[in-house]
Amino acid sequence: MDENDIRIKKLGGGSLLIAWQLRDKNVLIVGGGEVASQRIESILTADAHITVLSPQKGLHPRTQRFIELRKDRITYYDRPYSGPEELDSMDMVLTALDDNELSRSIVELSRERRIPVNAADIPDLCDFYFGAQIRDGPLQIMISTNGNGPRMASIIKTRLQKGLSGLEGEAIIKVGQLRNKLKEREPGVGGQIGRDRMKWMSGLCNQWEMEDFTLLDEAMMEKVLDEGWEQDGRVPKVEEIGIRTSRKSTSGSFGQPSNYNVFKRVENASSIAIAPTTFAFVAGAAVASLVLIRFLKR
Ligand SMILES: C[C@@]1(CC(=O)O)c2cc3[nH]c(cc4nc(cc5[nH]c(cc(n2)[C@H]1CCC(=O)O)[C@@](C)(CC(=O)O)[C@@H]5CCC(=O)O)C(CC(=O)O)=C4CCC(=O)O)c(CCC(=O)O)c3CC(=O)O
Ligand SMILES: NC(=O)C1=CN([C@@H]2O[C@H](COP(=O)(O)OP(=O)(O)OC[C@H]3O[C@@H](n4cnc5c(N)ncnc54)[C@H](O)[C@@H]3O)[C@@H](O)[C@H]2O)C=CC1
Repeated sequence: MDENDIRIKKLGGGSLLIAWQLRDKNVLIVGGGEVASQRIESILTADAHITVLSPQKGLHPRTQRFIELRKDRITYYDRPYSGPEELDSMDMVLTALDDNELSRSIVELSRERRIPVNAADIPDLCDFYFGAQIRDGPLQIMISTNGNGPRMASIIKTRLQKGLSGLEGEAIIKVGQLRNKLKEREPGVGGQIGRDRMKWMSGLCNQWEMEDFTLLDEAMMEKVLDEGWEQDGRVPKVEEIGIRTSRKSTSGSFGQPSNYNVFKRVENASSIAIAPTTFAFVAGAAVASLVLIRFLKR
């Protein structure tokens, strides 16, 4: 048994980290306090429709503000939760209540209906947890301690934020546009064409700096494809594209020979090593996790 076999044998004890697509789905939030206001913000970010149930007097000012400003997405009822019919047509249920018994009963009813549910006050009964979030455009980083220490998640978030340049979101947007252009030029799903596109995109992402991507405009993107993809999949240098970066060093693509060819370079590389990098960009989002019990990084 090698090291990887041992790792596989030990897999478990964490939770699934996914970027859940909630666009236009219906989410019920029972409660309107501070925690509910945080839930509303997270769910609005995901473009879902939200129903909030809470007597007016229990609304946190932030919840109040969300309800006023986002009538397009939030339906608010100034009344207590009335019973199981509130769950009809819901795709997700969240409770943020100061009433543990009610929270528990809503969880049970949701589970009977197979609706994913989170109760802010009963971790053991949650189908999923919220986490601390770092967002920059399509970049989404969630820090989860898997229920062990929410405040620790918040502290680690602050540390990670300091390690980011602030260019990542813009760079990922540009990479997404370039990938779309590549797919327009070279359509087709899967097979050799898919593998070639992935190799080329991975090579480009590996060799260019974040800043280089942020400086790409439409014409430059076409040039990257002309001078790179169309030339046996080489990775063009940033100077060839006319990008003027602020960096002085000869790092990144400056260090590569001009005929550097990604297809050749990765021919012998393990596809397992390439796929995760690629998929992070396929999604247009990066989700990093810190499950403190067992993993520091996946
Ligand atoms: C299980 C989970 C369920 C869920 O809500 O999904 C849950 C449960 C509970 N939290 C409680 C307390 C606190 N929660 C926070 C803060 C956050 N809590 C968040 C998530 C989660 N909280 C899920 C697990 C996530 C994980 O483990 O990683 C964050 C990350 C995201 C978010 O809420 O959106 C957000 C930080 C966001 C940010 O800063 O970016 C703070 C600190 C603060 O407010 O600054 C405190 C006080 C200090 C402390 O306890 O650490 C209590 C009451 C405990 C008690 O009564 O003693 C319970 C219930 C219990 O544990 O029984
Ligand atoms: N997951 C997390 O991040 C955290 C979770 N918590 C837990 O989350 C829960 C909520 O916390 P807060 O928002 O600070 O509490 P809060 O007391 O500010 O809010 C409670 C809300 O529930 C509403 N409510 C009460 N009975 C209701 C009913 N029958 N129907 C509809 N709405 C009803 C109230 O109007 C109020 O809006 C608490 O149980 C707390 O233990 C607390 C801190 C962090």
